[in-house]
Amino acid sequence: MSEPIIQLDSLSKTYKNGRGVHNISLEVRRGEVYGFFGPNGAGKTTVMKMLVGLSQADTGSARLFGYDVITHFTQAMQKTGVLIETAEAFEYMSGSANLALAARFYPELGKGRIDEVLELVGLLPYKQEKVAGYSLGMKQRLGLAAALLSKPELLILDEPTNGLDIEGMVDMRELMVSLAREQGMTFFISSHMIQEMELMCSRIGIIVEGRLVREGALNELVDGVHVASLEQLFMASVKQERGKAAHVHV
Ligand SMILES: Nc1ncnc2c1ncn2[C@@H]1O[C@H](COP(=O)(O)OP(=O)(O)OP(=O)(O)O)[C@@H](O)[C@H]1O
Repeated sequence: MSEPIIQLDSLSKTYKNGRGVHNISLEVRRGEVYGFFGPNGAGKTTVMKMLVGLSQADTGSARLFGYDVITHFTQAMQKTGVLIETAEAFEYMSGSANLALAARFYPELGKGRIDEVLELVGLLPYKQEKVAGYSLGMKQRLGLAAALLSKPELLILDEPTNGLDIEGMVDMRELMVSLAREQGMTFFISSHMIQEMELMCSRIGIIVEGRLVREGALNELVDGVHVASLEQLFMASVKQERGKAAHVHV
């Protein structure tokens, strides 16, 4: 079996308002496309921020490539590309100039790398245009291009197809699957779109109300509980977890 790239061990965080995530443990191995799936407000972004050291857990740990993201941040993030929430870019600069700015952090990259990533995400024809004129989908692609710049081995993407039209979604999905297959890249992708996850991911974790309620290979998850689809499994998991939460509150 290939080595673990992401290891979350009993990760918990509670915000002041009492919401947050509880006891999240999971592993993602090299070359997997892992779908982190849950409804709005379930806790996906909270987990992803802890995963990349943007926020600190109350208890538990997050390791990337075997390194703790808090105590060994540089090593953990060295081969990791990240796109969390909508990509930020300087609107008054072109797509290409934005990437040139980001590329300053990676002096080892060759001159052609910017065009290479722009080509990968389908933005090469628009590289001289100002980002202010880009659509939301184009900005999302530019964010992915920036995340790919350093030739990462792991990509952590929060809702990467957000704001894309159908064609954009298919393109983005195919790009991610091909990067995983051909370059052995590992992906951790959050989404609340079930069809997306089914088409793209080899393993899935379902998070509801801050708890990881199901986890495993896509086919095992569905077969194991005798449901016809991931959608059915998801709805059953949400009902079950919300039922439990209601029980606790009364
Ligand atoms: N900084 C914060 N302070 C207080 N509560 C927060 C904070 N950030 C998130 N929350 C709450 O924690 C819960 C999880 O939020 P999170 O953004 O992680 O969910 P999500 O699954 O990413 O949702 P979405 O799909 O809508 O982006 C929600 O109830 C949210 O309101």
